[in-house]
Amino acid sequence: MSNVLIIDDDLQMCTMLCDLVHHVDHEAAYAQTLAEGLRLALTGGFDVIFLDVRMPDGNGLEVMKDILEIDFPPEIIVMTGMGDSDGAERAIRNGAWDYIQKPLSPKKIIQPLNRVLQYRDNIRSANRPTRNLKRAGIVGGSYQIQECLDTVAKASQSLSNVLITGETGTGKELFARAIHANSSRSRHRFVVVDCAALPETLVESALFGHEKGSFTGADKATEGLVGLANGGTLFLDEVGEMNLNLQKAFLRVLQERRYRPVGSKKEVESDFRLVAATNRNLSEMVDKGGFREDLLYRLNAVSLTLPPLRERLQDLPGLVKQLSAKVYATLGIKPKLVSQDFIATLGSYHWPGNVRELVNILESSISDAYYEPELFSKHLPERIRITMARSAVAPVVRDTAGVPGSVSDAPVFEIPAGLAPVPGDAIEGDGTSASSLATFKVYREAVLNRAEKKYLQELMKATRGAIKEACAISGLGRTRLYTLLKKHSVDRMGWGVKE
Ligand SMILES: Nc1ncnc2c1ncn2[C@@H]1O[C@H](COP(=O)(O)OP(=O)(O)OP(=O)(O)O)[C@@H](O)[C@H]1O
Repeated sequence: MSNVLIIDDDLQMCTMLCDLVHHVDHEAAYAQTLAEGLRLALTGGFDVIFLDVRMPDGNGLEVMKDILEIDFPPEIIVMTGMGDSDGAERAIRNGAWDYIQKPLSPKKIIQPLNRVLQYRDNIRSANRPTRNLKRAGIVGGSYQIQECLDTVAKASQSLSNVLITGETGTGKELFARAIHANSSRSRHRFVVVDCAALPETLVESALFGHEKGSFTGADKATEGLVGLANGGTLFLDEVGEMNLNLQKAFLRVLQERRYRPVGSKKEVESDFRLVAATNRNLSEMVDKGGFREDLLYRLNAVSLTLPPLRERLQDLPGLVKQLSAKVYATLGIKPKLVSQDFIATLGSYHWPGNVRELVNILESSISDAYYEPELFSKHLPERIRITMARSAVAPVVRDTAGVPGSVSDAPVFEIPAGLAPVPGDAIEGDGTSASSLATFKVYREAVLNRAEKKYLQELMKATRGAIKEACAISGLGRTRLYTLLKKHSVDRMGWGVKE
């Protein structure tokens, strides 16, 4: 899906073009002044701009230079008046992709639009670092996961240390394995060090190995995890749990790639690539003296932040499909159908345990439906069904910090009860006279409009106008969000904070 911006002072023209663009499954936004059009264009994210030359606040061609200066700029299709051959020539000279003459017809718009989008797709796929990436079991087509995969692709090509952060169960180990699998070290070992589980007394020996007889019970020499990772990747899981002594020892190993096994006189070398992961905020730990700043600096050459599942619910159906296939294979049973209400219920949950929790829930639901052909929400664990039942009667609000944790944080999958039309609404009627009822279509549209507006107001309030955060929370594309804000006259800047 691509994003199209229309800059034209004629409202009818704008809505006609928006409809056409939506009709061919792309997103569209419009601006009726040059100033507003330029502002939107400079926020980035547009693939194509239809630009009218004659605007109330200036000549469209004058803003082209500014637009074409942004990173990976959109292509501009200039709309000129009938017979304005000078304007057409200037448009091309100024770097326009094409020009079209008014009056416009759907064909005049769709043809160049398709061509320009095809051209941009070609450029994108030629540059996309992920085009040959092994996903190593990572499921998800959301833009958040795509961005993470881009980082995996770049990190795999380099030798830099990588720090992966994210809530528990977001797939930190899975992504670390993907970096290894796509790197030139993939034929060597991927060695996991769980820093939270290292036995305190034997930490050094576990990591660096020991010589025979170096302590009671050391009846033979061992290599240690750092040595085992030679040529491969060392994955330091839960790195925030390392105590300060170990942090100091590790910093030295990282700097020199050399260490001394316990009881040995000689230092040995290990050529490993380091990937570390944590669900803790290491910068905060540095401030409080719990983590070494110099170590954090070393670990964090490339950083990869994994999104929580609640922020990419569009990945749920794919995750359910792939993760349950594994469960069917393990149990040796036939795959089951998945009902809409099963997915909708999962979508209304806030997922504190992320994908790991989803795996557990699927295992439990599939066992519960063992002899039945289809998964319904009644097969879900009770706590999930209770959350769903509560959210059906409580209005959906997010607290201003956007912190999840209660029923009221559930993402909107259905129109919550609090947003339904109130008694006395013209469209609702008094419930006694059939003739006072609106048509279903009118009723539905009114309810949806109100729900959309309420949602956008809450969203802008919770994010204090930060569009990037609002997109992440709502799952809406930037253009779609702008279009909706405009449609419902919800003022993002009313909250006074810019991106
Ligand atoms: N995007 C994904 N696609 C498929 N499976 C996933 C994805 N993310 C996580 N998983 C699965 O979820 C489970 C937890 O993943 P993983 O152990 O990598 O998470 P983690 O972030 O390292 O968790 P923790 O912080 O608790 O150690 C695993 O079974 C993993 O395969």
